Amino acid sequence: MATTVATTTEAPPVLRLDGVSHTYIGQRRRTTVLKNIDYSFRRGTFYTVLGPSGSGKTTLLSLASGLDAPTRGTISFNGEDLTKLGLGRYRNKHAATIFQHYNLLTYMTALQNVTTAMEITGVKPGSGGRRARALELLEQVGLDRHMATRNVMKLSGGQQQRVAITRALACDVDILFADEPTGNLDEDTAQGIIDTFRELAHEQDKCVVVVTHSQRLAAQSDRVLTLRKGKLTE
Ligand SMILES: Nc1ncnc2c1ncn2[C@@H]1O[C@H](COP(=O)(O)OP(=O)(O)OP(=O)(O)O)[C@@H](O)[C@H]1O
Repeated sequence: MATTVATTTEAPPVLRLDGVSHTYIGQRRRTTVLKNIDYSFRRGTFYTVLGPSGSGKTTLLSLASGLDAPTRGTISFNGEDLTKLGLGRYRNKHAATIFQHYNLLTYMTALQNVTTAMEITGVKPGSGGRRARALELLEQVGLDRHMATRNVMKLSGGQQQRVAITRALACDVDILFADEPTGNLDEDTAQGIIDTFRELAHEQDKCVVVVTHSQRLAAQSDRVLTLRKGKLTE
């Protein structure tokens, strides 16, 4: 009887790092934080990046999210070098980053934060309009119309975090980056955020990359990467 060998063909990477090194050049010394990193990130996958304090996790996130360019090596999105695609275009259309302090516009409501991001990044209004779409997305992360129309400063830390996630989702990006997204949140709220990341990866086929110190968060991701001494290992 013939034996059938199952073969899985992995999708091409959505984001690829090739020989990426990064050195900070100060007045008195140079600090090489990342050393010749090669790695492929794929859609439908939730990644966490662990590593000791100062190991370069935030640096890696800034490069992968297009906030800065590596001093050596190439980062490509769907096979195209980010510097050719344009870092601004990449950040606007394809990648969103949730920072530790959310970077919300504090004088606006949750809803306005989301619709403003949609306008800035050129999201088409669609049949129901941007406002309706934003309300729908806020509802999906557990923020009802009442919360959506409150000033963001009147929301709790976890609720603000959800606004920041919604803002990233509203722009329908391919890759979502987050820097320590569950720090300072209570366990239930943190779990809600982790569940949202898992759904985004598994149900919406996004690539989610989260930098964290939390073992609990890492244990629920699909792939745990560790950054140590400039090297990224799995
Ligand atoms: N703009 C900069 N100029 C010079 N050195 C920098 C700069 N940003 C970071 N560094 C240095 O690079 C190293 C890595 O910093 P990074 O913030 O990427 O680490 P991290 O792993 O995110 O740390 P933590 O877990 O504490 O947030 C540190 O030694 C830091 O001092």
